[in-house]
Amino acid sequence: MVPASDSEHKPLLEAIGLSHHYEVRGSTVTALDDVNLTIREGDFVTIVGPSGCGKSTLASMFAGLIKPSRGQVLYDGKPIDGPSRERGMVFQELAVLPWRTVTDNIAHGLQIAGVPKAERNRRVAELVKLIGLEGFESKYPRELSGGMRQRVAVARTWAPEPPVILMDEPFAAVDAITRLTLQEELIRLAKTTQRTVVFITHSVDEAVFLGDYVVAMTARPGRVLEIVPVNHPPGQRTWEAMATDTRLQEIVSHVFELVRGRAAGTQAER
Ligand SMILES: Nc1ncnc2c1ncn2[C@@H]1O[C@H](COP(=O)(O)OP(=O)(O)OP(=O)(O)O)[C@@H](O)[C@H]1O
Repeated sequence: MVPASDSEHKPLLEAIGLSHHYEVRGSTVTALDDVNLTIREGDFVTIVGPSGCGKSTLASMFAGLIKPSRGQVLYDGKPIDGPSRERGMVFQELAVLPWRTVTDNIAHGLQIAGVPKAERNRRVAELVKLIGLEGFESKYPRELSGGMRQRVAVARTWAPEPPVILMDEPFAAVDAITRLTLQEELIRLAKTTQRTVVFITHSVDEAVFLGDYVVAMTARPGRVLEIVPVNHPPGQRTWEAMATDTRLQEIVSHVFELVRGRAAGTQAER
């Protein structure tokens, strides 16, 4: 099995010999083929690969939304057999309730979980501050920019404090400048709250900027090609560092070559 990190922390998510096939109008599409991966508690792991390599399929399996055709997917050593509050998911498409204010959107999962009002208010206020939405608490999603709405979606998933947060290209639809701000906020949020984050992206820059470890995948059928440690302190992750730090730039080039090289080879074989 390939561990994403070499830390002492316990494995939280594990994919063991994971394969997945979709049946489409009588033909079989192999999305994932023999994926082995261990994600440890507290890691921020980014998964990058060419379009269609099965990244969303893998995230959906960790979320318990799809069952593997072959192999196993474990949470805390036990097979995942469906969605759970232990694993929250943020999707690319906006997941906010238009008829609820910012505060009520963030509090929604807490209400469902029966968290008492005082505790709910405390957690919502803390998150509003962490994601920079102070002053917008009583606004409705239609009164917010796209970036703000996506912040609300992130905070909604974060609020019930799931140990694992799965994020499937959550910033793909926002403009480049807003994306930078959201990425910086996400790093802060993840480290402040000490969550385990699995972040899917097809952007190599984003994967290296955010991840403690970058999982590079081959083109479809997706396999783990290499796990690249970034080893850059979260407090020093800024876009200035990305632009000037030669070691980070070398990592970006390496991951880019991995993803592109394999992608080109596999495309040619098809
Ligand atoms: N529900 C489905 N039915 C049939 N085929 C599917 C289904 N979902 C995904 N696929 C196929 O499985 C492969 C992997 O899809 P998946 O969405 O997991 O990849 P991805 O790496 O997340 O892609 P992208 O980066 O473009 O979002 C693709 O070829 C896709 O067309």
